Amino acid sequence: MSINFYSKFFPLIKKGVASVPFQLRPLSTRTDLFNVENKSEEYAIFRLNKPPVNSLNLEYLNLLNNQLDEFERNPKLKGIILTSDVKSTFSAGVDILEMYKCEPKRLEAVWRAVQDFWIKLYGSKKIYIAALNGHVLALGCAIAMSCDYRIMVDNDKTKIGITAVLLGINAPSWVKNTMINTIGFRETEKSLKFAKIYNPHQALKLGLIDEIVSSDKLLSRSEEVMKTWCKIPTLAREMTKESMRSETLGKLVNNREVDVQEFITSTMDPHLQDNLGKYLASLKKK
Ligand SMILES: CCCCCCCCC/C=C/C(=O)SCCNC(=O)CCNC(=O)[C@H](O)C(C)(C)COP(=O)(O)OP(=O)(O)OC[C@H]1O[C@@H](n2cnc3c(N)ncnc32)[C@H](O)[C@@H]1OP(=O)(O)O
Repeated sequence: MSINFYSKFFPLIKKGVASVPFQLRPLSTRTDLFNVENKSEEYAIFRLNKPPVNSLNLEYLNLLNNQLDEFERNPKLKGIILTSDVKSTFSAGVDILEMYKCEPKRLEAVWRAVQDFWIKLYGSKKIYIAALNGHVLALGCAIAMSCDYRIMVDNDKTKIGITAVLLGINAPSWVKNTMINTIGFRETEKSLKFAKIYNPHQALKLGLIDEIVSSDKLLSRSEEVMKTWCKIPTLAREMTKESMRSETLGKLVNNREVDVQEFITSTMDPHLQDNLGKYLASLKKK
């Protein structure tokens, strides 16, 4: 079995990006959109910081993808705690403004960056712990589910889930598969079909998250878990992760173009655009 899990897929990621037939907007030079704190040689805390809700637009996805690459280039680094500095939100998913009244080429680049992000995160051999300080919605939920472990704040107002179907979106198969691998087929079917949103205690019961802690203990508990897992023999842990995830990962890696086309076609649909417009207006009205 190949132990070079990440690099096995990396050339494909590069190929995908390089094949975008137009110039992406230049990367943002802002460095305050996230923060990386190296707690030791073995693990780091990676904090998203794009108020108000850490929504993921193309430039931000590109920045985050670069940072995931940076982590992979560090052989001593065993794990990353992924969290957010934005009060009460981990991530609200893709920036809806990227999907509404969008230009197809930009939309294509956004979706390729989303695919890259998921492939890099889900396919990483490193330990990722999601420290969920606030709302975890749509792609934000897919990101959390792609980590190895999820710890969430004990706050009944905090929401986690995917409500794509309310907007007329059929969640992509890799999102479905990630959820199936987390909570099982039947619960995934109910969750996606009926646009279920859970509070932390409901999510814990379902297995969508692994632990609930008070907000003041979120990081200390995440570090405690990380330190325990850093002691597990690295090679065996990595090989186990690879063997558990490679089949799901391969389904997107070998099917990226179809996934891109499906996303573009469904997002450009006039009915979906209409829904997105109403949804955006309802968010702004609050
Ligand atoms: C459904 C498809 C699944 C698709 C699932 C399939 C997965 C793969 C494809 C992924 C697609 C996506 O992720 S699509 C993204 C779907 N995301 C969502 O539906 C989440 C929508 N957001 C929320 O529910 C809420 O904002 C929430 C996160 C709980 C925070 O609530 P709060 O009351 O704290 O804050 P709000 O007042 O609502 O929001 C603050 C501002 O942020 C803006 N804002 C909020 N979310 C935003 C977003 N995703 N993109 C852009 N802008 C957003 C609001 O318009 C406000 O703008 P101003 O009024 O101007 O300040």
